[in-house]
Amino acid sequence: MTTLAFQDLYPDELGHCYGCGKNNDHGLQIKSFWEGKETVAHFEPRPEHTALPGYVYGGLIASLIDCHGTGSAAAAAYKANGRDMGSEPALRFVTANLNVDFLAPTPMGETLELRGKIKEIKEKKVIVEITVFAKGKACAKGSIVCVKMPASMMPS
Ligand SMILES: CCCCCCCCCCCCCCCC(=O)SCCNC(=O)CCNC(=O)[C@H](O)C(C)(C)COP(=O)(O)OP(=O)(O)OC[C@H]1O[C@@H](n2cnc3c(N)ncnc32)[C@H](O)[C@@H]1OP(=O)(O)O
Repeated sequence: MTTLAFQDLYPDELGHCYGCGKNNDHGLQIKSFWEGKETVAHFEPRPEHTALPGYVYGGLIASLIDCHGTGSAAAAAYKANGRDMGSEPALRFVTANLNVDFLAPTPMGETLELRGKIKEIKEKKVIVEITVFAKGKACAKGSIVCVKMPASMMPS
């Protein structure tokens, strides 16, 4: 049985996000999964994601943290409610706040691993902490405050 990524369960009309939209051919299409109590995603930066030669652009790292974070928040909210992800009514989260510490230069040519921990979960707000590893070394740490998506943001 294949396990679907959190983002594969987003409805088509919410699949256009640059970081995680399954329908965005030019996007990053990040895929997140549960691994025990943590969430995990992997991403291999492409040449256009370069900062200085040999090193990954920090904005890309922030984008990965952003979308792994909002996906983790939605998955955690479903889990806390004892529901299958994707079931109705939908639990959707957007980014309210994102903080990233760049701990060490992130080398190109490596698959990055993002590991998320759910730090706080409330009905309307989820806080996720994410560490980004390259070759087993922590290169960045992010904290993301995710808040339920306002109805006004839902595409009509
Ligand atoms: C399978 C099915 C799943 C479906 C899954 C669909 C996925 C669906 C998304 C797909 C796409 C992905 C998305 C990618 C991530 C973006 O890129 S999202 C785009 C960037 N984000 C935005 O555009 C959001 C713009 N901002 C807003 O709309 C509103 O300010 C917000 C964030 C919704 C907050 O609304 P608000 O009315 O101010 O919230 P409010 O009720 O006052 O606060 C709620 C809680 O959040 C806290 N809070 C609010 N703002 C902040 C802040 N800036 N800093 C810290 N804390 C804050 C409040 O303190 C409060 O905390 P508590 O008191 O409860 O502890």
